[in-house]
Amino acid sequence: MNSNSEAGYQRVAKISAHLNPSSCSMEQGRVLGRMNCRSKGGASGFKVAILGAAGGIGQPLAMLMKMNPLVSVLHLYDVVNTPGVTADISHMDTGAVVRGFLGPQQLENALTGMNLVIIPAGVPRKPGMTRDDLFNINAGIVKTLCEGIVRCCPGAIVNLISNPVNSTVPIAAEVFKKAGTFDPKKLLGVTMLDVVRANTFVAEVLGLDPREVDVPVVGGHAGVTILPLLSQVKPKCSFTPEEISYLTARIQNGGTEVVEAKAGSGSATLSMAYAAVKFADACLRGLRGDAGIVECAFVASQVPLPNSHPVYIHPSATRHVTELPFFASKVRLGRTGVEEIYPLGPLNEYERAGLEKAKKELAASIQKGVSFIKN
Ligand SMILES: NC(=O)C1=CN([C@@H]2O[C@H](COP(=O)(O)OP(=O)(O)OC[C@H]3O[C@@H](n4cnc5c(N)ncnc54)[C@H](O)[C@@H]3O)[C@@H](O)[C@H]2O)C=CC1
Ligand SMILES: O=C([O-])CC(=O)C(=O)O
Repeated sequence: MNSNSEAGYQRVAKISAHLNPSSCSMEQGRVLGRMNCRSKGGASGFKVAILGAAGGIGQPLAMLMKMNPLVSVLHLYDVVNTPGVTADISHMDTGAVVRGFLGPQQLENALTGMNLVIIPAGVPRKPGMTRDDLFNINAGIVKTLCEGIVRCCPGAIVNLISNPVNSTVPIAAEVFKKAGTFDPKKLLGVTMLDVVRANTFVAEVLGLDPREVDVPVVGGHAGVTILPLLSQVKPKCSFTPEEISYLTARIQNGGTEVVEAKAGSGSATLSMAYAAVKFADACLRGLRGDAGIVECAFVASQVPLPNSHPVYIHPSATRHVTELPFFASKVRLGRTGVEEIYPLGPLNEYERAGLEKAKKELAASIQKGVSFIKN
């Protein structure tokens, strides 16, 4: 970036913080319009929208994305409270220009031109509920937001956080298919929190720094569909049968552990925002063209793909991955999104039994999402 564009960019960022596009005068609107034009060319980086930005996950996620140097423009959309959250976040002296959007009439402006859309919109669990109990409310929210994506940024990468992920991702896919814009490389259910938890809990047992630990977690994002592959932990290690059942249960019930501790005030928000940013950053580094970006995500695992290049599936992956239309596994992220789906690798007997249970529940959750749009 040259110094002129840097100066222009700082002016834009400064004045943007004072102007709310939804409530400014015509003159202010003209100034803001001019600034928005300049800001597009002012900073190099990606344009990211967060839908549900005023929520428990949305707010810390917005803060952390404002700190991400790969982000040049950050759009914060919600049906409540975005003016306040936007004013607050926009005072942070980092590069991204922040703009707030409130209510359905501003959804299209929030989405237009975005490279990455992160969706943590929807209701969270209370103690005693399953993630599937959120379906009735969150399915409709995800459908509406995805219809906006179809109209305004059909080529964007979508990171879907709203639960139940095992059903909301198929819902999003059906909305995109119906509109003829579905690109399976670009739709990713966020299961990163399962990996983050698995790394933490395994590190505790092994007495290691969690940053040194890498646990693949495959399947889906609810109960038994969360399948940690403890036989493939890096660094290479072994566990007793007791450790395996303790770790598997704790990783599968990590969400419930937080829901119960919060005792009715919601589910994981801070660790989720951390995980979402870790995942979004990986997607952006992939878009930038960085090599070797591999993370776990819940993605469409079948070819062929009309109007797009097929996802490359390693031959030995097909046996495990493509039996279900969606599955969480390790994927390589690149300029076009998911560029490779990795095989599950060798599973031990315990993991094979877990996989069978996971597949049964996953098949029903996926079908429920598909039927919501088709019927
Ligand atoms: N994938 C994962 O690993 C995780 C997923 N979640 C899920 O994330 C979702 C959000 O959780 P929280 O942030 O704790 O909930 P929250 O209730 O604190 O925030 C949700 C936000 O979504 C907004 N919202 C509702 N309808 C909307 C619409 N039509 N358009 C835009 N925004 C809308 C609300 O106004 C609210 O600000 C829940 O479904 C939760 O289950 C939570 C933790 C982990
Ligand atoms: O448990 C929940 O409802 C929220 C969630 O998905 C998680 O924390 O993994």
